[in-house]
Amino acid sequence: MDTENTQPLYRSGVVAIVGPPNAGKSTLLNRYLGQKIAIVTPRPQTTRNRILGIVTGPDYQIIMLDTPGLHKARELLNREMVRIAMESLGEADVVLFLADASAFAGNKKKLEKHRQEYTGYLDKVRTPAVLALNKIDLLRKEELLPVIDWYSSLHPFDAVVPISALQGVGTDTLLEELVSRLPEGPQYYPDDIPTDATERFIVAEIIREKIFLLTREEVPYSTAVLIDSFQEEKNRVTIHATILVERSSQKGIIIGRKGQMLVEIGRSARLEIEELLGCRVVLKLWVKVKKKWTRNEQILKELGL
Ligand SMILES: Nc1nc2c(ncn2[C@@H]2O[C@H](COP(=O)(O)OP(=O)(O)OP(=O)(O)O)[C@@H](O)[C@H]2O)c(=O)[nH]1
Repeated sequence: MDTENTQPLYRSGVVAIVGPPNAGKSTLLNRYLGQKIAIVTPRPQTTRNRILGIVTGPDYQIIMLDTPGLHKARELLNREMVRIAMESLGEADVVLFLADASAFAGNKKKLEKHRQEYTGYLDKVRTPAVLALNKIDLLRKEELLPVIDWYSSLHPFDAVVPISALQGVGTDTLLEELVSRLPEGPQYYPDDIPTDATERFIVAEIIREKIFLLTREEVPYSTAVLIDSFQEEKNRVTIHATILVERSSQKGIIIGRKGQMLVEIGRSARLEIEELLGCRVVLKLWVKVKKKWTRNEQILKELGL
């Protein structure tokens, strides 16, 4: 008997998630991974590096790239973020363009302002592209249709799927649409590896997320976290990390009155790191002023940018 035809087709490849800042790219990736790998905050441009998540199913493996939001970039750091996002386009088998359907719904004028910006990079896409319109939990049905129409006019998308990454609505359909456009290929990674990011990287990201959540305005954007040491002992991991800021006033904010802010950043980060690593964690944080680090190539390199 010919067994070859009875074997289900195994599909695998790279899906690059691109789109404007704050669309919910990291939330979607975490949902598919079933755990938090990419940090999520209510503020735009939190994701700086490219984060790779591996979603494995019975007959597919998607290597998902969560990229920094595409935006107009001025500083070297921001230019690097956009470059990373654009590079991902070139490596992708399928591009997933994710947009926030609730942003500017009912305001076509505001949407139009972004047309050139979006078509600028969508025109470079040579692979199948799927459009996902996120945050539909914030919209009424009648508000959604004009948004679908507007985004569909930007590019000949192969599929359009409204979703709520937060609530898990439409995300299974989206996954099916993505998988069906992947080429036939092998399983690249074992079943139980959700990411190629190191524990050190995720730990630094968790600390950065807490800074984003606890401080205001430009402070988190001027912050980077460097892991100085990561020492595993019997039932405990001791981590020393430095928080870089650009100005001494920012250092004051991160430390806070009587050190309260730094204690809170450390406490909330430690709890989450303990969950990630599954053991007790001692977290020691330092704050250091490094003027203009966002323009310093060496530091950006150290941060993997
Ligand atoms: N209501 C609602 N909020 C969502 C949904 N998906 C994401 N969010 C929220 O939107 C905000 C941004 O989500 P992220 O996942 O950090 O967005 P991102 O696209 O990775 O952001 P960047 O770091 O700027 O690239 C967070 O506050 C999320 O909780 C959704 O489906 N519904």
